Amino acid sequence: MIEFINVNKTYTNEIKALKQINLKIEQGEFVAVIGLSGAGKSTLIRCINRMHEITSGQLIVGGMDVSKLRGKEVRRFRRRIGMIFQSFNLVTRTTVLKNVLVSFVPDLSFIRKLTGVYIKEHKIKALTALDQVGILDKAFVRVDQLSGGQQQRVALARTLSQNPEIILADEPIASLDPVTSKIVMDDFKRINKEMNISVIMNIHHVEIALQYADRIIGVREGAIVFDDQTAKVTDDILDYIYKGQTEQVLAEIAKEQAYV
Ligand SMILES: Nc1ncnc2c1ncn2[C@@H]1O[C@H](COP(=O)(O)OP(=O)(O)OP(=O)(O)O)[C@@H](O)[C@H]1O
Repeated sequence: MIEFINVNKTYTNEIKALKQINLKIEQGEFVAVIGLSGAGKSTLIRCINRMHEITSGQLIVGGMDVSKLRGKEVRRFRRRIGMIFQSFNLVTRTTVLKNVLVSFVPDLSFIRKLTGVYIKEHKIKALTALDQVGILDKAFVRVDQLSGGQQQRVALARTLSQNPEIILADEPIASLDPVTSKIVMDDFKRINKEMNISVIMNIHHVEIALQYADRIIGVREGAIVFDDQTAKVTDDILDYIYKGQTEQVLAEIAKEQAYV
């Protein structure tokens, strides 16, 4: 379980990105975090694996107080939590398999790290993960020869090879076309349901969030303004979560015009 207790996050520039967040996410939930740009969605997600440090409050993941972890404990903890980014974060000039195997580097002996020779068990785990996302046949293909959707599946396989309990996904389909987005979202859903891995996703496509997630968390100006089952989301609720969007767009247009 993930639990936020009165969590606040203020960046060094004084921006209060999270304000008094209280939240519980049970193992196996599929949660979409929605809201305007700058609302605090990424910050919320990235605090869970300590990519960002919280300023106050408590964040408990799997019974552990995340802020109290030190050094090796943080690294061990992070390996239980997969992270998927919009930009895939792959080494494109090498093969799919090597990109997945990279996740085992911390487990290798010094010599194996130097020589890049992985043990059989790691290779089996990597190939199994590629099979789980349907791209086993691409194992020896260079990543730069794959489509965006296939590359995101490689990133997903790399995460899966670590047997994570939780996958945090920060805008995973933002750079994909609608058809490919659907394939990747279907992967997330399948992994979530079949492997009981919690998925917490920051997503701009509201209609896709409503289609795939079991639960929607609406964030506005650093606060949670909606948190319930997806079926409870109405147009009025969406208006409320995205309140101020028109003003924001107008302000951006005015700012751009000022430069012209
Ligand atoms: N590293 C940082 N340093 C300072 N301020 C930051 C940093 N990261 C985010 N912020 C600010 O914190 C607030 C929340 O940002 P965050 O990226 O969490 O929003 P978001 O809802 O994910 O936005 P988007 O959808 O555009 O990615 C914004 O005002 C942003 O400018």
